[in-house]
Amino acid sequence: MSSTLERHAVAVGDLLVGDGPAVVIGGRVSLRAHGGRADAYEVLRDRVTLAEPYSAADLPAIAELADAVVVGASWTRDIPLVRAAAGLGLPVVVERRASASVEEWLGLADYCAGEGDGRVILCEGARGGRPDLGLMRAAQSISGRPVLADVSGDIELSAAAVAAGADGLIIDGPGPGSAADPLTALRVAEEAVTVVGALLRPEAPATLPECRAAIDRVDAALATLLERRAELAGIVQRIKPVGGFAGRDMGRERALVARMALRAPSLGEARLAPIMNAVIEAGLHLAEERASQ
Ligand SMILES: C=C(O[C@@H]1C=C(C(=O)O)C=C[C@H]1O)C(=O)O
Repeated sequence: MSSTLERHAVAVGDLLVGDGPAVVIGGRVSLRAHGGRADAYEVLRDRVTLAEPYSAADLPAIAELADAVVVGASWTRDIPLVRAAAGLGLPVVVERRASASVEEWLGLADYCAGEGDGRVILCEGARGGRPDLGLMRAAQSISGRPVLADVSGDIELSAAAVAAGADGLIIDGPGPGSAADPLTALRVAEEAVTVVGALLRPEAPATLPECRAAIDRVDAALATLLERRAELAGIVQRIKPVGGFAGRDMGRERALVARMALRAPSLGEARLAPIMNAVIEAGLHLAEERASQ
């Protein structure tokens, strides 16, 4: 079994899976949907990110036109096809068979790594099922391999999946439990990667573009929180006997800055105070503006 300490990030086309932000992959193409009756070159035609073969006959087209090959949940026991797919020279995405244990899943991943060049990604929740996020997390920490959560079956699990450490989300079109159309689903997944990722995903960007992209995600999360804070502060102004600037409570403001400084020790109270003053005043201005309308 792979090392518990080493993290193996894997590049899939332009996406780096397992390092940096979680990625969103908009669908995997399955040649199984055509039951071996379609020409794989015809089906793939345009380059695709993930492709799942129906048989070994599909593999040359996948090698040419896909960024990664999928060892699908429904045929993980078809060892000749698994071996051929793993040996293609592409990164291999190993889905968990519905009832497979973590050990069985990781065993198959190690087998694929050995048959190929070691670039293996795990995928949980495939085929419209609901991902078991605890299992996904265990597999990730035991193996050090990147993990994808297929949230097609319930797009609302996107945020939970990112929070549980998913290195990427797969959206495979609307699933049985999901009312979301593909574009909405993509937006929900991107939102989870941005906002939840900014709060909970550890990152150590090294280049200017990576740092700026990471800052953009933090700013997106900040803006979301600022908007929510302004709404709450607005409710307070309507509830208090005297609202707006006239009802300002400086003791409460100092106390909240002190509490925040415990979470932001590098900034500290002195730097946080003017920031929060601006935030609070923006909220009060908004509340007064709304009250006057
Ligand atoms: C929201 C309130 O009203 C004002 C705005 C505050 C804020 O935005 O946090 C804090 C204290 C008050 O000056 C409040 O009294 O809690």
